[in-house]
Amino acid sequence: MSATLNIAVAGASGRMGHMLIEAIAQAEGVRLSGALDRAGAPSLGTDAGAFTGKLAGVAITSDFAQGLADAQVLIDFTRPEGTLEHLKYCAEHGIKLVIGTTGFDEAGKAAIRAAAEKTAIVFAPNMSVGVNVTLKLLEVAAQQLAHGYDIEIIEAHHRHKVDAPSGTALKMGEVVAQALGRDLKDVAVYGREGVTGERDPSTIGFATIRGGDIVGDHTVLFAGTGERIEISHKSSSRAGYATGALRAARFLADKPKGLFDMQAVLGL
Ligand SMILES: NC(=O)C1=CN([C@@H]2O[C@H](COP(=O)(O)OP(=O)(O)OC[C@H]3O[C@@H](n4cnc5c(N)ncnc54)[C@H](OP(=O)(O)O)[C@@H]3O)[C@@H](O)[C@H]2O)C=CC1
Ligand SMILES: O=C(O)C1=N[C@H](C(=O)O)C[C@H](O)C1
Repeated sequence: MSATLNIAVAGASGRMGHMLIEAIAQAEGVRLSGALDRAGAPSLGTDAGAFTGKLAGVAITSDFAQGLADAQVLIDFTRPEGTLEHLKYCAEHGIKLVIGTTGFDEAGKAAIRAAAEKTAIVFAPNMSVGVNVTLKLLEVAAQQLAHGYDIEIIEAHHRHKVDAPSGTALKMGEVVAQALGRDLKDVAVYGREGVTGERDPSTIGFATIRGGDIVGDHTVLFAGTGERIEISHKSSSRAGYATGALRAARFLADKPKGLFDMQAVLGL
């Protein structure tokens, strides 16, 4: 029988933090060993499982030494500035990381790559199986629709989301651009206003919708002459992200170091 994997959760009182704590409580072979939240958060000192009505026996803390004392893996869905602090501590202490946080700048991504030389990390803007299969479909579609089709990426999320476009939309843009032999940095158009001129066929456009409790919708539109192809993924629950994050944590168990994405975790 394999040993239990000790997992700590950062952002323990956030939307994803709650999903993860529930998923860990229900999963075999894993246990919640610690729960972190930012300094000053109202949840500090409370039991991480209290919101479920069943105590987890783990108090939420902002003290890394306490929250990560027994952790083999930290699952982090917070904000880039929080993740980068956790990353430093985990790399120094040999704790593996599953990073779901989005909105990193280039320096943040470089820090994650550097930390992966010391510890094992899964870093992915979307942990759901469906989105990662969609990325594969997009690769094929972009190769086959390389000429004569204008590509636009439309995403919609809840009113609380702070970064735009979503990490998933950006990843979809990267996958499509790569399949077309383009660099997303050169061809991305983030919103349009005023007299924009005609559309440049080499561009990939992004449109962002924010409202209500939309969990996460992504569509890549290939608009040709006389036809349109739309490849869409819609999340109606955050459970799939949490299940994916647990798969990623288990995947890391025997990896001493290195940077992995969800394609690697899922064997896609
Ligand atoms: N990869 C994936 O599959 C998915 C990724 N995400 C991404 O995960 C992140 C979190 O999303 P969500 O759970 O909805 O967000 P929430 O705002 O609900 O939760 C974020 C949590 O992180 C805490 N936090 C905020 N700032 C810091 C900091 N500087 N240091 C430590 N902790 C901090 C928050 O505390 P407080 O509330 O007190 O500020 C809160 O507990 C986002 O970047 C989102 O895009 C989301 C879903 C799926
Ligand atoms: O903030 C969210 O909610 C989500 N964020 C991720 C992203 O930015 O792509 C993943 C998912 O879409 C939900």
